[in-house]
Amino acid sequence: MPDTAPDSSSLLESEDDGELALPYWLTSTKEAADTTFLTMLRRLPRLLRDGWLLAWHASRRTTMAVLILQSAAGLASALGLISVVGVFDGLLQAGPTPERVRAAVPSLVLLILTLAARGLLSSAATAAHGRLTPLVFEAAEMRLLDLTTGVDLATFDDPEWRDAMQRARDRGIYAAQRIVDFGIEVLTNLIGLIAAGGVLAVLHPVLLPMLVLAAVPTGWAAVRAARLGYRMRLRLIAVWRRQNMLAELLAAREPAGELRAFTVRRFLLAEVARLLRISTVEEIKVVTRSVRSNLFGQALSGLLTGGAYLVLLWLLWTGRMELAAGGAAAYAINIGIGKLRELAFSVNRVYEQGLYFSDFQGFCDLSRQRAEPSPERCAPTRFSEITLDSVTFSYPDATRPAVDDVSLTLRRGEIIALVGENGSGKSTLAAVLAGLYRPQHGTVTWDGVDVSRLHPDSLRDRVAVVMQEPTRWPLSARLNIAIGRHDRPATLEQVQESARAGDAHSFVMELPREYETLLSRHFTDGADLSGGQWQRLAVSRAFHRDAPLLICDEPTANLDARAEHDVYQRLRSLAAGRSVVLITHRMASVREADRIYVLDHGSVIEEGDHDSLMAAGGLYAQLFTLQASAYQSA
Ligand SMILES: Nc1ncnc2c1ncn2[C@@H]1O[C@H](COP(=O)(O)OP(=O)(O)OP(=O)(O)O)[C@@H](O)[C@H]1O
Repeated sequence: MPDTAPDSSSLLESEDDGELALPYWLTSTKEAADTTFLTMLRRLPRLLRDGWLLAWHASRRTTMAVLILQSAAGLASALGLISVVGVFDGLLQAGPTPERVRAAVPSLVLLILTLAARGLLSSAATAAHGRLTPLVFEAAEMRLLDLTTGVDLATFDDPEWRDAMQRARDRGIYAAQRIVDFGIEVLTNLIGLIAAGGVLAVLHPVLLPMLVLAAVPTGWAAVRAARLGYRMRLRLIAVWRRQNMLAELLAAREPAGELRAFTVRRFLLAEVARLLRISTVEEIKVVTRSVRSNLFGQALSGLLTGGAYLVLLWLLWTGRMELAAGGAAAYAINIGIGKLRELAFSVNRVYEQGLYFSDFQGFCDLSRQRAEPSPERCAPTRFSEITLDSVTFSYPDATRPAVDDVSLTLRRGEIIALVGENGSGKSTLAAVLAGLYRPQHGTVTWDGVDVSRLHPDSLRDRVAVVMQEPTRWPLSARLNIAIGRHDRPATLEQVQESARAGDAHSFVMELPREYETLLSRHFTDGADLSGGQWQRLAVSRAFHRDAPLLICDEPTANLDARAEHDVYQRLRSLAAGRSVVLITHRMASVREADRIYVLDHGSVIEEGDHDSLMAAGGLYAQLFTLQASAYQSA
């Protein structure tokens, strides 16, 4: 049957209402987009300062070089302008022509020298600027990644923070880099403008306000265009995210099979096309409005520039200004208007990038607030007992706790099992035990010490986790295991030993380059593994970590029966002297656990060993009997 192309509206468009409306958490950003021209001017010094601080942090030497060279180049142009005035002055004074030319020569020589100096300084400044730009990008990217990985795990479940991260990543880093670039432009144009303005003010004070007036409409139009663009991006961010996610899924290897099996290709293509259309229509609308305001601004600026020249003519006509000064003033007006316009554009660019840069800064501030506390004290190398006392943990925005008032104890060398139906809170409880989530109520103690008083890294150093969906690192098979203890160099023999423990050795040896095979199809020579093989690799990684607490969150979900049996045999031998927390839906695997905790809606509803729980005839006995009878009847 061919792919059918049903109207995607049937399933997906129900979410459309208000697709372009701003979500509530974007209101602060909306405020930024609503700022007026004056507010923008007020914000400018802070934006420039923060941009320069980032550059300073990236490289002091290069920042200093850019600042000094740009200022010197700007001063050279200012000197050039003043020397042009001198040339006019000389040429237009009364007297015979040779006299006048002679009078103009010193200023002409100065003009040539300043032009040469400006050329040299500008080239040097461009070179320094070229060095600074990638350095700022590097510093901004590293700052973002450092803060992103430094927040506590629960923050990743907070949609507000995730969206802030997306905005910071999407344009914030780029904006951080650009704000420095445009800051340099502002500096250069400002120096040029001060020179032109200074000359004009000396020639006749009335010319200066005329000059400023002429540039205002262009500046206004540029700011308006920036605001329109920013607000559009703000409105479209949710649409873009959905479109990107779908586009990535359509182009990725993993869902390619399911995409075809369910013949959803055309259905999803229609949804991507619908989202693209929304953003295209919006973008065209905004471009039209921006062009209209630009046209208006340019026309008005043109009129006001004409007005400035008329004032100049009037000054000459009424004898309020000498002819020589008039020539110089006309030249200075021309230069000044150009500089003012460029300044308006560069200020506007700073403002425009400033809007995105504030996303970057906002995310950095937010992440600093959410950074994990890091007390000095280290966790004990080998603990005797971990205790959870009335622990409650809720995910951000969740209406009910995922772990609700749970108390349990885990001693060294014990295997405890967490069982329960989907969503009962097993993985969350295991993550609390591993110190990955900090409970809102109750305490987790290691040998009587509250974990909130221990350095989180030292705690995690004592824990090895096999996640439900282990990370498929795009590294070699060897590194995929050795990364479990990346801080301790491991020989190939040691890695192989861990691989044998996790039952991964035999299939790794069958890979094209054995342990050196890159495990990612995205690279040439890369290989991919099956779900079960990845899981065995994850078990090997956990064995390699060699930690006193091993948490296995459904380590055998993708394993075949023989591999599962082998892994549990090894787990038991490994448990000697270590503690194991086992989460599984395969009831047969938990029979031999020292204690079994049965969870329901985040609470422990039963606890004990297999025999006592079976005798109690509760949920555990029901689940166990159900599975056992399924096997018997199979
Ligand atoms: N990252 C998250 N953000 C918000 N809620 C979450 C998150 N992870 C889990 N939950 C919710 O917390 C509850 C407990 O989930 P948890 O994954 O701990 O259950 P589980 O018993 O391990 O489930 P399963 O057997 O399906 O793996 C569920 O209601 C789930 O929807």
